[in-house]
This record gives sequence, structure tokens and C-alpha cells, in this order.
Amino acid sequence: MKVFATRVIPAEGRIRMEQAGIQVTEWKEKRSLSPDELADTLKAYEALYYAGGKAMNRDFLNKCSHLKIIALMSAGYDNIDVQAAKEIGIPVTNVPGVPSKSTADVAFLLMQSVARKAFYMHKRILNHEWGFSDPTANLGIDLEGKTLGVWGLGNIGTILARRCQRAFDMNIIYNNRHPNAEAEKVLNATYVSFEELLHNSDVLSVHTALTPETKGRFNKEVFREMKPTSIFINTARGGIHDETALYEAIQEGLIWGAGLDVTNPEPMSPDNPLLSLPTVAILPHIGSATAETRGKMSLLAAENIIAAAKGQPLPSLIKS
Ligand SMILES: NC(=O)C1=CN([C@@H]2O[C@H](COP(=O)(O)OP(=O)(O)OC[C@H]3O[C@@H](n4cnc5c(N)ncnc54)[C@H](O)[C@@H]3O)[C@@H](O)[C@H]2O)C=CC1
Ligand SMILES: O=C(O)C(=O)CO
Repeated sequence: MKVFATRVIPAEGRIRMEQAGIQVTEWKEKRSLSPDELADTLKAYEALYYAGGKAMNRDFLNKCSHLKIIALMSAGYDNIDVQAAKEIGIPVTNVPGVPSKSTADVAFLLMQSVARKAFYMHKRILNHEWGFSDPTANLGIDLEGKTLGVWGLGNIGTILARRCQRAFDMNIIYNNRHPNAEAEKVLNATYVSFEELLHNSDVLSVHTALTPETKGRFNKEVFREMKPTSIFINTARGGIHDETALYEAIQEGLIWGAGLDVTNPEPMSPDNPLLSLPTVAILPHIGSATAETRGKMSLLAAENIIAAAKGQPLPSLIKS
């Protein structure tokens, strides 16, 4: 089988495929191929190893109907029209659960960074503005004993909740499509309505997929319902929050601050006013970016390709 990868992929995954006799070609340029360029390129391949790039809509998928598999090297699959792929007959796989711990760690990092204005303090040092002598200056907020609200208590949200409980003895509330009895038992977490989540969270962390239902959900009206001392965290997808509304909400004191690993669009412009706020911490979508995790993600994507080449059941086929 001949596989085309949309980016240079971790060696673990590439070597695993090569050992299985699969020929892997990687797109090595920094710019992403346009959908038309990618569709043209794929005429010479039987499988797509998607490690990032442009969104794959029905029109694109129609042009690639010969593919035996599209293997995503991500847990999220909002970048592809899975329903269209199913109708066209292209199986799509992802890497569920593999990036969870590393991504929860980034949410954990962001909430502490916002609470203590860490990114802003770093910028001040670079600007020769050390000036800590005033005891009322540079004040952050403590997380100990506060309430973490998780929107979407799945793989990542559950790990974050456990981290917060162990490190800061935080109380856990959550809102999900369905109550999660197992998590409630392990975390002593309480299921609440979306409105209660907004009203009662000191830190509100978003962990739902980006879907038509979650898109743009965190708008000005929603931020208005949150505590003025609260921290908004999003490591899921930038499309879930409205960035202008988020900036205004912090400026107007509707919420205390925000930590984002995902923005809308990506990359975020360096001129975005959010970057100038003391209680904001922004990272360039590095949730899963550790050597260990990316290696494991690349391996599971490779295992899906190998299974497709052998005509075996796919380890992590997206069913919906
Ligand atoms: N920043 C990064 O590098 C990474 C980001 N992600 C993002 O994180 C998202 C979550 O990942 P996982 O925790 O593995 O997914 P998951 O599927 O295990 O958990 C998502 C949870 O959200 C709930 N949910 C979905 N729609 C909802 C709604 N409208 N209202 C309430 N709850 C809803 C689901 O029931 C589920 O419990 C992914 O979809 C992906 O977009 C994932 C990995 C890395
Ligand atoms: O896995 C995902 O969905 C990501 O966003 C990147 O790891």
C-alpha cells in the first residue's frame, strides 16, 4: 500500500508502517496543501495519513473515493465530514484517548498560569519591569479548594478533574451530554445543568468536541453568567468560544481571565488584543505535543493503516 502523509510524522509511526511493507511519502513543506492539490496528489496513493492541514469536506472526499482509509493522527475529528466519508465509502480512524493525559496537563498548566498571571509576568521581566516591591501588586488568585467545572467529562476532562482534585483539593462539577456515573464515583463529581456550571465554576474548562451544538457556545451572554472571579480554559477547539466576546468579557470584568490552547483561527494573529491582557495565557495548540504522546499517536494511526492494508478490522474506526 502507498500512503501519503500531510506532514512529516513521528519516526515511530513511519518506521512501523515501513516495517509492514508500506511505502510512506511525507509532505515536507511548511504550507499545507490546498484541498485540490491534496486530491490531485492522492490519485497516486491508496491511503491518507492526515497529520494536519485543510478541512476535508464532501467535495474533497468525493474526489478521493478510491482511498482505502483516512487515518487521522488526532483525537478530534471536526476537520473531516465523517458522515460524507461514510456515505462515499472511505473509513476514517482517529486516535481516541492517546493524547488525553498530555492535553489535560496543558489545561492544568493554563489554569495555574492564568491564576498567577504567569505569562504576563514573564513578559514584564523581558520589558525590564520587575518591580514587585508593592505588596498589593502582581496579585493572583489561589486555586486550593475552589470549584472546577468541566464541560464535557470524557477522556481529557476526567483526567484534568483528577489532577485538580489531587493537587488543589478542588470540588468537581460537570455538565455532559449524559451523566457519567463512573466518574461521579471516582471523582465525587456532581452533575449540574449548563447554567449551574456557569454560575458555580471558579475554573471552567471546556472538553467537548467541536460540533454544530458546541460551536460558538461561549459567547458574551454565556460569559455574563459566569463568576467575575472565574477562569475560562479551552483546550478543545477554538470554534467553541467567540474570541471578541472573550476579550470584552475579561476587559469588562465579567470573568477574571482565560487560558487557551486552541484559538479561532489558528494561528492566532500576534496583534490579537487577548495577548496583551495580564490574566490571559495562550499556547499554540500544543496539548498533545510531547515526544511520548506524539510517538504513540503516530503509532495508532499507523496501526489503522496497516490493518486497512491487510483488510483487517480497524483498531479505532470512527463509527458516527
Ligand atoms: N489541544 C489539543 O491538543 C487536543 C484537543 N483535543 C480536543 O479535545 C476534545 C475532547 O477530547 P476527549 O476528552 O478525548 O473526548 P471525549 O469524547 O472522551 O469527551 C468529550 C465529552 O464531551 C461530551 N459532550 C459532547 N458534546 C457535548 C455537549 N454539547 N454538551 C455537553 N457535553 C458534551 C461527550 O459526551 C464526552 O463525554 C476533542 O474532541 C478534541 O477536539 C483532543 C486532543 C488534543
Ligand atoms: O488530537 C487532537 O484532537 C488534537 O487537537 C491534537 O493532538
